[in-house]
Amino acid sequence: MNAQERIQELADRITVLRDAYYRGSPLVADAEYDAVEDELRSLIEGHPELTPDPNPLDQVGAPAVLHAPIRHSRPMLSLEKATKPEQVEAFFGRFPGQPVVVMPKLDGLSLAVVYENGRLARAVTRGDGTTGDDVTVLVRALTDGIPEQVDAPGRVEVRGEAVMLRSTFAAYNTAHSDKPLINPRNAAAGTLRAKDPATVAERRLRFFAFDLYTEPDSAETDLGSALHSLGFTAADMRRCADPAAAQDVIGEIERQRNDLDYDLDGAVLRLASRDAYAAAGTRSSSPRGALAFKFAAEEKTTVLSDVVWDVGKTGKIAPVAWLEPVFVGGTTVTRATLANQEVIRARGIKIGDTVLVRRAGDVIPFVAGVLDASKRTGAEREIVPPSECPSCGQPLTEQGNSRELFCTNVSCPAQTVRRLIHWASRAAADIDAIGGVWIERLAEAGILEHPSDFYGLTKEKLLEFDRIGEVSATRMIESIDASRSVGLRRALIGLAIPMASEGTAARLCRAGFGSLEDVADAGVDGLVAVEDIGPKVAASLIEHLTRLRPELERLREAGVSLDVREEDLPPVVAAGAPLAGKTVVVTGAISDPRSGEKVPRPTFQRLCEKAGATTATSVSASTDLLITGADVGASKLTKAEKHGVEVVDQGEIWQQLIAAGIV
Ligand SMILES: NC(=O)c1ccc[n+]([C@@H]2O[C@H](COP(=O)([O-])OP(=O)(O)OC[C@H]3O[C@@H](n4cnc5c(N)ncnc54)[C@H](O)[C@@H]3O)[C@@H](O)[C@H]2O)c1
Ligand SMILES: [Zn+2]
Repeated sequence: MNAQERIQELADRITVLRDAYYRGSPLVADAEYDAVEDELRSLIEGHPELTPDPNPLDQVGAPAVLHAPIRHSRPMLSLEKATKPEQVEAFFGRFPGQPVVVMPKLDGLSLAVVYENGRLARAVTRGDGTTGDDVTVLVRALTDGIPEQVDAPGRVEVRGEAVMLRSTFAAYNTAHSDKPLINPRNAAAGTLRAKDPATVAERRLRFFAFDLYTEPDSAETDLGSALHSLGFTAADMRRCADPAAAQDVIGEIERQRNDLDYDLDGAVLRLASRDAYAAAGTRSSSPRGALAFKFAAEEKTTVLSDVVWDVGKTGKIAPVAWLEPVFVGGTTVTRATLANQEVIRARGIKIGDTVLVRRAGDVIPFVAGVLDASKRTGAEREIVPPSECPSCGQPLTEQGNSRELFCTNVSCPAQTVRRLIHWASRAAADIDAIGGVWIERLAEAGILEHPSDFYGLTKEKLLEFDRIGEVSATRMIESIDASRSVGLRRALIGLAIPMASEGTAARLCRAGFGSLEDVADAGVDGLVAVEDIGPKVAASLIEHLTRLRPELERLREAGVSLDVREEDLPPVVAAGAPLAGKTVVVTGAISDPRSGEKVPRPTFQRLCEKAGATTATSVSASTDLLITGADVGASKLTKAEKHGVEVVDQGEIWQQLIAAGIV
């Protein structure tokens, strides 16, 4: 195929993909769509004479099916994209001396909100950039962050992104597991296409402003301050003097990406002054005064090649998707979770389908849904849940609304191995010298069945195995020995009792239980008396600890401590405690000023508690102090400012801790 044909093919493909996407049923993941645009862009660069007419790259959005079309006062454009630091440098180079702000690029849909003489007149979607859809009724009913009135004369147009918060998205999907939304962005767009707000009432959106036009011109030229004084929540904008500073902020936004309550797909650089931005003007489809730096994709499509049912440590049998390898969220993914049979049914997934895989941060990759079921060839296969345990062959039971499958056979081999691996894991006994593969082999050989069996292993026994040598046998035994001091909290985690979380174990220690046997003896009533432990968790604990009684005895006989450890007790508040009565939030990287060594955040929080503080994880009106370490994210600081929370550097707190003899 020659360049001209390829260009035409790509241009046609873009038109088709955009059309489907803006109708709410994308055919491919964004990253794949972007790749098509990139190929076309570089072909046209090499052969400007072959530029197609019309050129889809000069167009914005798609000529949407408009219900109530409204012409924009000025076009709503796309953004020029960048992925390399050189492009950021070039942007600064174009505007010498001009201050630039860097802000998150929110992944929702853009809206123009127009006020006339102080009153909200209408809200309009981007549409094809020239003409959008009037969505005022839906926006009024469903979107937070758009005031009904602003204190400004004449005509005020605020542009920004309407997003569905991740928390709203997750809550919606939990409540509607039969008809889940595929991702927050699609959900936001779909919400504003609804015919009647009442049908989508649980799908609340949130508006973040990033652009402003006023007639007559307002005196405030700084974009962030101007939006703020009108009563809008603006995207978090940070001023950067040079490309290096901008690159730092971009990096910081990317690192924070998974801690935020909204999806973002990049960072936007933009001239801070409204006048300078307006003076810079526009290209065919993007403003010159802004640049979008795109992050790696968190969603891609791939083929679901098989589904394997995996037996977990509590006997839960979960479907695992086997995927054709795909690079997403920074790594190559070959496996993803499909949760349970209800999720499979609700998302209508079959083996052989092209599926959308999502991997955000440390979250286990999951299959969000099928893209374009119309492309099926007929060779796809239904995903059939097993009727018996794939490991032990025993019949399964179904539990709960999502119809999770369980093998209840306590001597199921797969469960046994999973439980042993869990006992040896870092959060529990931390037997780090024996990996999962060896645990499986030792279990197969019949010498490991219960956690207590680890403590009967000897070097001689391990040396009988072909590939275990003197050095590794010694390390394994040492690692087992060290794990004898596991203690109440981590032993309870290691026993993998259904419904008992790591938090449950921590709470039991703080409530004054001295040993695992004490917990077992407390009865359901004794356990529900503990804060945040409900009757179901209590019943599960009692049931399983009663069953495990002989195992607890074996562990004790092997010299394993099941008693509470000092570090898990409620802290003893030192006399003259410097932080007495204060609620503190710790953020950023903490290090001991005396040694310069990094200190894990939980360890530092514990020190603060010993100094009399109560620790919390997020800043709110009830926070007294925000203690900052290195590399602090802007969002926590902004929040602290908003709530009038005092911000102190870790150095000051370390001094107080040292003075009070706490460290
Ligand atoms: N999957 C598909 O088939 C398909 C098809 C077409 C488009 N798409 C996706 O849709 C998007 C295309 O839209 P685009 O070309 O307008 O580019 P874009 O969405 O990447 O960039 C422009 C948009 O960024 C948004 N934005 C968010 N935060 C902003 C901020 N702080 N300042 C300014 N703008 C901000 C605005 O809504 C603006 O319209 C891409 O992500 C593309 O992958 C996907
Ligand atoms: Zn089984």
